[in-house]
Amino acid sequence: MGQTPRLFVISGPSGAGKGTLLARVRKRHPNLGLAVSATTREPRPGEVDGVSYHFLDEEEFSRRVRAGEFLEWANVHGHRYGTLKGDVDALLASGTSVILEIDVQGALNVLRLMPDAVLIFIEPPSLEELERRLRQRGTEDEGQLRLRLRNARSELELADKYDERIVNDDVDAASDRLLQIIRSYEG
Ligand SMILES: Nc1nc2c(ncn2[C@@H]2O[C@H](COP(=O)(O)OP(=O)(O)O)[C@@H](O)[C@H]2O)c(=O)[nH]1
Ligand SMILES: Nc1ncnc2c1ncn2[C@@H]1O[C@H](COP(=O)(O)OP(=O)(O)O)[C@@H](O)[C@H]1O
Repeated sequence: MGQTPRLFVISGPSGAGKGTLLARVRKRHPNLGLAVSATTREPRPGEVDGVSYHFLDEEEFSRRVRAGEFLEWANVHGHRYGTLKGDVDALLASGTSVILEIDVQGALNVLRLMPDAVLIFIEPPSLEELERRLRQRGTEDEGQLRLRLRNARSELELADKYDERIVNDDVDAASDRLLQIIRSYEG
């Protein structure tokens, strides 16, 4: 309806609130296509294969890498994650904007391949609050939690490479801002 479909890439440290903000924004903008990534990590309770992620074993992930099925893939927090080219192409061809929720390495790779992509970084208000949120989510064991907090520092250093940054302090304000940014690029 007069809008230009765009490719949006959302990144941010584990626990910053990417999933929370995307779920809220998609309710208010149902035309946004979310590409489902593939991963070798184990599903969390409640995650559905093919909806949250395509959960693949190492062998199947490697087979798809060799078959050239990934637009990009990266090692993140000790597991492999990748964007399936076919999914992104199909969504873009259907004329809707597409969102990829991927890590900083993936985002910069996508930008090289698709220079019109809009990169949006979600920041936590502080590292202390990030830890509190990750602990409260309760989906990671202590080792994974420590690894994710360690990686958060280097991820935050790349935030200035993004077109837009949102501090997810108040969840309503942050989701309003994310929707506003998306609408502004769609024109
Ligand atoms: N490069 C890349 N990163 C991904 C992809 N899918 C997810 N990620 C990233 O992998 C990281 C871990 O994701 P996940 O295990 O779901 O944990 P969460 O960030 O705590 O929700 C996050 O930074 C995701 O954005 C992908 O297809 N490619
Ligand atoms: N603005 C916020 N204030 C307080 N808690 C939040 C906020 N945004 C998200 N959370 C909570 O923090 C945890 C991590 O959020 P999540 O969306 O899973 O992060 P990510 O997808 O970036 O790893 C979840 O338990 C979520 O409910």
